[in-house]
Amino acid sequence: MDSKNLRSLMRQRRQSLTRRQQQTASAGLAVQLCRLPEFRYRKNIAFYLANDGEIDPQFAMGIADRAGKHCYLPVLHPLKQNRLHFVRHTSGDCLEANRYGILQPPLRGNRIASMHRLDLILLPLVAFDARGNRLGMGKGFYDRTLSNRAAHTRLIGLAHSCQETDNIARQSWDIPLDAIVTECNTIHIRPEKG
Ligand SMILES: Nc1nc2c(c(=O)[nH]1)N(C=O)[C@@H](CNc1ccc(C(=O)N[C@@H](CCC(=O)O)C(=O)O)cc1)CN2
Ligand SMILES: Nc1ncnc2c1ncn2[C@@H]1O[C@H](COP(=O)(O)OP(=O)(O)OP(=O)(O)O)[C@@H](O)[C@H]1O
Repeated sequence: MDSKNLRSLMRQRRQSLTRRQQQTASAGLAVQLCRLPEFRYRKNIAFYLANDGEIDPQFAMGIADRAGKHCYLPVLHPLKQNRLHFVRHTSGDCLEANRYGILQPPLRGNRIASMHRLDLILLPLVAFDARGNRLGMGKGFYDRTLSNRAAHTRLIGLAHSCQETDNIARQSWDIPLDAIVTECNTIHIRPEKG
């Protein structure tokens, strides 16, 4: 299946999950994340606000917020095409819809994190395979933005387990993930040689 068809199939799958399935998945995801040292011991963490049936990291974000961690959300870059800023967000802060209808914090210079500040970035996946290859929304926002990541920044993809597929072709611009976490397990990805 080509990536366009796979993306559309997996988006349909996640969109058709019930509210109850989504809530259970969000709680399961928080349990999985809380077991990971990368989540427990890192302070500056980028999340996202679930959209389009994505697995919802809201429980995990609440836990991080209450633990005194700094949480960030993606905001579309106003000038550079298909790039993101990560902006500090605390519960109750105002949000506004971007051009895709996804809520994001307003851009205020002093809330924008420079890439080296981020210790962990949690990114939403549309599809993934067991080797850690991923498919996103298809505009390359994360790939472009993460090409400037700092060496210490860990990258963890989040998805429902039903978004796993056999084999996703790796593209030259794909940024390798350190792990993929679903509502029921964590896949640690070992870098491939060569
Ligand atoms: N929750 C969440 N926030 C996120 C992302 C994401 O994947 N999930 N992004 C990760 O990149 C960025 C937004 N990226 C997007 C990329 C493509 C489409 C998209 O294709 N949307 C429409 C069609 C296009 C349109 O309306 O103009 C669609 O739903 O088919 C939406 C968002 C930033 N924020
Ligand atoms: N670092 C980059 N520099 C320039 N173009 C890029 C870069 N990364 C990705 N692209 C372009 O972005 C487009 C979308 O890439 P791709 O289909 O891999 O997106 P995706 O991984 O599904 O989305 P995302 O990264 O937002 O999750 C491709 O046409 C690709 O050429």
